[in-house]
Amino acid sequence: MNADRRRDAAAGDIGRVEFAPEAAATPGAYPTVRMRRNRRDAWTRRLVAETALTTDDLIWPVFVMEGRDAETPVASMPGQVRVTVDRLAKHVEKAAELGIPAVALFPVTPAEAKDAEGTEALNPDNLICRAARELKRAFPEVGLVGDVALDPYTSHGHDGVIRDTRVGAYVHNDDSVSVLVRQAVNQAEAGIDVIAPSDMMDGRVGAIRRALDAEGFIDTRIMSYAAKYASAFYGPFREALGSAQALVGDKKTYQMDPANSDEAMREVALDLAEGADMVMVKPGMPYLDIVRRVRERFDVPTFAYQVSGEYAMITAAANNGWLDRERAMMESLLAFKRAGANGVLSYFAPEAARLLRGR
Ligand SMILES: NCC(=O)CCC(=O)O
Ligand SMILES: [Mg+2]
Repeated sequence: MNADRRRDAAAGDIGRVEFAPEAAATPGAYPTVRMRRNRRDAWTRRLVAETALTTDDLIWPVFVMEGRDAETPVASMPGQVRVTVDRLAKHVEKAAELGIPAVALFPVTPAEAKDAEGTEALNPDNLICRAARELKRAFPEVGLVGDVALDPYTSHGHDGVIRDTRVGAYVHNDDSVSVLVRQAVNQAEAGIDVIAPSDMMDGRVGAIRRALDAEGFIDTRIMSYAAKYASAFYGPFREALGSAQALVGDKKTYQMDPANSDEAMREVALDLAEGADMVMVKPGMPYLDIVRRVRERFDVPTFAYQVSGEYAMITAAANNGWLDRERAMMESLLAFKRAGANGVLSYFAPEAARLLRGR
């Protein structure tokens, strides 16, 4: 083969070249290798896709509030609402019909029911317990995730109880764990299937596991918020729950520093050793590197929480006409799967499930 023909072959003029041993002998290089070949048609793109998002990957967080036959919009999360317990079944019906495996319940506790100790968390008739009983009755096949932390119930908005110590007022680890354990058992008794401690106290997973087992709840799962960061992206959630006004100070003495990644590996290792069945990274999109590391290191069911601020960002941009809502939503959810997550808690869950069903 002369130089001209080689040049033509390199330019892709295959009509004039029967065999180009030089090109074939250049492994892994252009023009033999053309990455665009597999992208050329929808059917090959489908064949070579490495990950997929399905409805089975979704958990939908839902806000419940006191009252009767009412629903109020969450201003900073357009499209999300708080619903009264009597409307909850209707609210969750579409998610159940779409086959979303589980919902996560969050209570809007009235200010008058809050106190410094988060006592309402232990009330067997609190919002979460009533919501759990109602949903178990209406949709026994839908998994119920119960958040365990005191922030929806405390007047100061912290996830645990505050004690005066020699270094000043502080969210006290072990006293908080004692309350969280009782909160977890209270939820399990009401029918919550998955206890999800989101408080970031040390040792709470083991303490909760022992308490659940002692009460006979041996199959109640624990999905620990193992690597939960002190993040600005929770802002809209606190508005939804009314805990934003309540919060005194910040949560940096128990939630993780966004600068840290190795520390997340230790947090996950500890929660697994204490008996967590599933672990979670939170927030989601800014922390996909953590999801990937957890997945690769531990090979355990790993979840991510696409938090309220992430929902708000995409929704606000879409409402301004700056982003295509559906495409940004689906791409963001798929990214969790690509990063290694088994599933995602997302306010987009029913919307995404509806789109997936249409495919
Ligand atoms: N423990 C649950 C949350 O804090 C949710 C945060 C969010 O969606 O911003
Ligand atoms: Mg921990």
